[in-house]
Amino acid sequence: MNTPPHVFSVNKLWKVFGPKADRVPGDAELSELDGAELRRRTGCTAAVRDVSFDVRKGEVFVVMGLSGSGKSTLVRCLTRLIEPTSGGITMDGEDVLSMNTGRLRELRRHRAAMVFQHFGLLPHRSVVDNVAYGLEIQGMGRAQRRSRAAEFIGKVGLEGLENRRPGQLSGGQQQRVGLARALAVDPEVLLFDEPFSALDPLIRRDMQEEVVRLHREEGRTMVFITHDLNEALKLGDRIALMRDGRIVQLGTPEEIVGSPADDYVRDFVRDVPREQVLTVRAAMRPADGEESVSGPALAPDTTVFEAIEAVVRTGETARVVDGGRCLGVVDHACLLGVVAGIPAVKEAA
Ligand SMILES: Nc1ncnc2c1ncn2[C@@H]1O[C@H](COP(=O)(O)OP(=O)(O)OP(=O)(O)O)[C@@H](O)[C@H]1O
Repeated sequence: MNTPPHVFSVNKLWKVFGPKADRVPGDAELSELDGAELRRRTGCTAAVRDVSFDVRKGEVFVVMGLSGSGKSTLVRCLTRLIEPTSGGITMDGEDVLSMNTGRLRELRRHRAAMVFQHFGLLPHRSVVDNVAYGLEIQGMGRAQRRSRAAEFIGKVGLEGLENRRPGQLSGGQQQRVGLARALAVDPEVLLFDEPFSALDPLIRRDMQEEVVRLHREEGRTMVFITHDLNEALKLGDRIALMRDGRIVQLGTPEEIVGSPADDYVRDFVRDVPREQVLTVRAAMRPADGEESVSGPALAPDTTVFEAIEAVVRTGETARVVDGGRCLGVVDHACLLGVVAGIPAVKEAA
């Protein structure tokens, strides 16, 4: 399978706050200091340290980490809401750091729209005018932008509330307005900065499902910041896990939970129900003789949780089948091994 093209490419990016920040990235000694020592020696904070990654077209790319790990700074650097200290950023191959003010404005208005935690709605405007706001600043006429806004209000499930003011809406509804406003400008990428962290758990779950649905329907590229591991695992095609300004691991939810890069990541994912994240591809063992021709067939991306059901129901070893080929099998022992955190035998095809 070909890797889809990159929307953003980030190369050795640094953002240092503080006096004479520029000298930190290039200085072999200063750039190696930990946060506290760097602050003591220079008064500077390195919010993003030597970070490189690509965001692929059509994926949900999650930036996850604890408070202060550098998530917001990193994502704000993508559209230069924060100016990076050093490194490179391209969007669709175009150098973001050399864009002039006009080009940058266009980038933020048309190509990469941001959805903020605190919604950023205009309190004196109705829902429809809030949703149309991005189109207004693009210069679209009133009738056209209102009809387009109505379309997106429908898309996020707010029909009937068009004429309310934001103050007359619940937090979840306000967040939907923010989402509709970002979608209405039809950006290539949506950037979400912890958009749901102020919402109560049930509404939060609704909104997460909304994002999954919109992503499934539209295939739009999304960059999503969160400090919530479950949210990251639910939404992310790939997750960049940040710690002290660095990316400590970048991978699929399955890679992060199944093969943590270090003790920090292992500790981070310790309480994740592994059977709901890991797939039979990670659990299978090589088929033994007749096993490859009988028993229930499962696709390689079936979760272990689902496979347990199939194996218990039929009482048979299940086959992992892709395009008619048996890649391996999973039995009680393999599946329980995942739940218990014991690695599978790796020789399966
Ligand atoms: N304008 C600033 N001046 C100085 N330091 C800053 C500035 N903005 C952020 N920082 C520092 O940079 C580091 C990373 O901050 P950032 O807001 O990017 O983290 P975060 O992971 O998004 O945190 P949170 O989840 O709490 O929003 C923190 O140590 C923070 O104190």
